[in-house]
Amino acid sequence: MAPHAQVDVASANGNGYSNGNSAHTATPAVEDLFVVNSPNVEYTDSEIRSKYTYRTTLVSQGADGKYVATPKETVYDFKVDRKIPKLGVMLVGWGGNNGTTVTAGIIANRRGLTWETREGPRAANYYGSVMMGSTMKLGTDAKTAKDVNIPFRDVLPMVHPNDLVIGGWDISGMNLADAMDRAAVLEPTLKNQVKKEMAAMVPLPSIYYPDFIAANQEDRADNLIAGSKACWEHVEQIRKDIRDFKAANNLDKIVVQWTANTERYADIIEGVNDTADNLLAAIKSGHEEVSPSTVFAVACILEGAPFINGSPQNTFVPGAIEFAEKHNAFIGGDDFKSGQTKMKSALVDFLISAGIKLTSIASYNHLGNNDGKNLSSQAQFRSKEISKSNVVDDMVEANSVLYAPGEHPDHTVVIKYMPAVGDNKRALDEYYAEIFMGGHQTISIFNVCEDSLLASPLIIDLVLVAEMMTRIQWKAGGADEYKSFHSVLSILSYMLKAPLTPPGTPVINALAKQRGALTNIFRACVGLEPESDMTLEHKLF
Ligand SMILES: NC(=O)c1ccc[n+]([C@@H]2O[C@H](COP(=O)([O-])OP(=O)(O)OC[C@H]3O[C@@H](n4cnc5c(N)ncnc54)[C@H](O)[C@@H]3O)[C@@H](O)[C@H]2O)c1
Ligand SMILES: O=P([O-])([O-])O[C@@H]1[C@@H](O)[C@H](O)[C@@H](O)[C@H](O)[C@@H]1O
Repeated sequence: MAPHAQVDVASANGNGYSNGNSAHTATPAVEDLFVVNSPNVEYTDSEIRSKYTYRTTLVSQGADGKYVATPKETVYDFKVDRKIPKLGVMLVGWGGNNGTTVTAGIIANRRGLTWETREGPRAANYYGSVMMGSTMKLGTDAKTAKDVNIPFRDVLPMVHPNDLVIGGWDISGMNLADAMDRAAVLEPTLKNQVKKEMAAMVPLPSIYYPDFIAANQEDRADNLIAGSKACWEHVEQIRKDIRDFKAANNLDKIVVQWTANTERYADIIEGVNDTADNLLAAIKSGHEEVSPSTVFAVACILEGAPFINGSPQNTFVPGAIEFAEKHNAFIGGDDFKSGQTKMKSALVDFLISAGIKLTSIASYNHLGNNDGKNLSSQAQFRSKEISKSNVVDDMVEANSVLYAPGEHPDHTVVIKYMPAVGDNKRALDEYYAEIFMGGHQTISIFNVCEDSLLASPLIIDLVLVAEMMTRIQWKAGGADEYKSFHSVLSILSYMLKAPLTPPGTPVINALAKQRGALTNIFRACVGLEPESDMTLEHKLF
């Protein structure tokens, strides 16, 4: 892989600007690694165009109750813009544990840093990122029939995280070097190497509506835009911040992510946030039920910057989703799926699809970071409890052999704030299941999830995939015009606990299905069939 341009992570004078002293080298074009040899795929200098036959099975039920399964084929035309943009990412909550950690991590990778630890030297990496740390099967070797696997990020022309220009907002005005110390996530031997760059980064002032986050966060709030409830001036200020950051860094695009504190849920109120028009009116009238994260969402939609919610609150009230649809703007969420829940979504899928009747899940965790401090407040915990609890629903409902309609395992989620453990969250889980002939299986797991080191690669993946989706268009049925995917980017669900999906569409939490969707949509964009594990070539000979 060709080395990447050293694009300085934004060194800020309060506005996240980079010193812009590096040229931007595009990632090697995708055909440098592979080219698809098919009459259905065309490469031009600017685009990859593919014709893809999507095969599904439609099921109907006859009067006799018997299912009738009818194969269905839909031919799609996909178009991928191959120009890799100079991409900025603006984090809301930039001065937090995740914000400082992901920023330091990108600097360390860009500079190829190594640092000493008690266990010996460590080198910068992107472990935990699906795009940067995992592979997908391209196909099988024509001669040996062995699988050929390629880095996930090479299937489409994606931005490289080393090239990201980072900025953002925080209600705390602490520079990122001091905030990195406050976060207590990274080794001093690493921090010392990035401290100078990060000391020059100061988050932009942000909006702060005290009622939406825990009162114990008030002592951080010293970097504020005036006003303690929603107003249109806040929308316009955030829009200006985005435009200024884009211009100052000569960016082609920006993606915005919420990695600020978990907010309480906003009440869904008819006439306030139930429609796009009502939401805009509510902001203009200063309605107290409009949260800071929803104000950021509206500003990003108006600026055409994809907005992703890494926290569990219901940022995307119905009015916000409708507003995004009206503007063909991308939104995604909710709540990074970093440790305990990611493991749960895989383990539950394994147990239930193995025909084992899971009857009880007890998920306890304690952590000592500021996120945990905020979550020690009931209203904010409730937001997280919802996102951590719903993750098994689809898998349970899909198995009518084990579960009667409406039947589901007992499931409890507990989060306790224990300052001593800092960011090194402890997740203790017990899975209890019925097995053959009245037996039981008990799985007990103790899982130390270093929260920010697990969440930071997800922040990167969410940025890379959201940006990639802005360069993919489709048409079908002989339509003349190409169009973008639906505004709600459900393709991001692998990275999120409570996947936001287009209204009326199903929520999939099974981790393998989520990864399969991401993999196979990207494969379809270069005319490749979905990954199949049938390996008939190894069975039929
Ligand atoms: N593994 C993980 O770390 C993980 C996983 C899933 C979700 N999350 C969510 O990600 C978010 C960030 O996690 P963290 O550990 O970095 O938390 P953190 O408390 O360290 O950082 C949050 C930052 O947001 C800032 N902030 C609060 N309100 C703001 C506003 N209105 N505008 C701008 N900044 C604001 C705070 O000052 C703080 O610096 C939390 O909501 C958390 O629940 C984290
Ligand atoms: O992603 P995950 O490890 O299941 O969930 C985590 C919770 O267990 C933790 O209490 C919270 O602080 C993090 O924000 C994150 O949401």
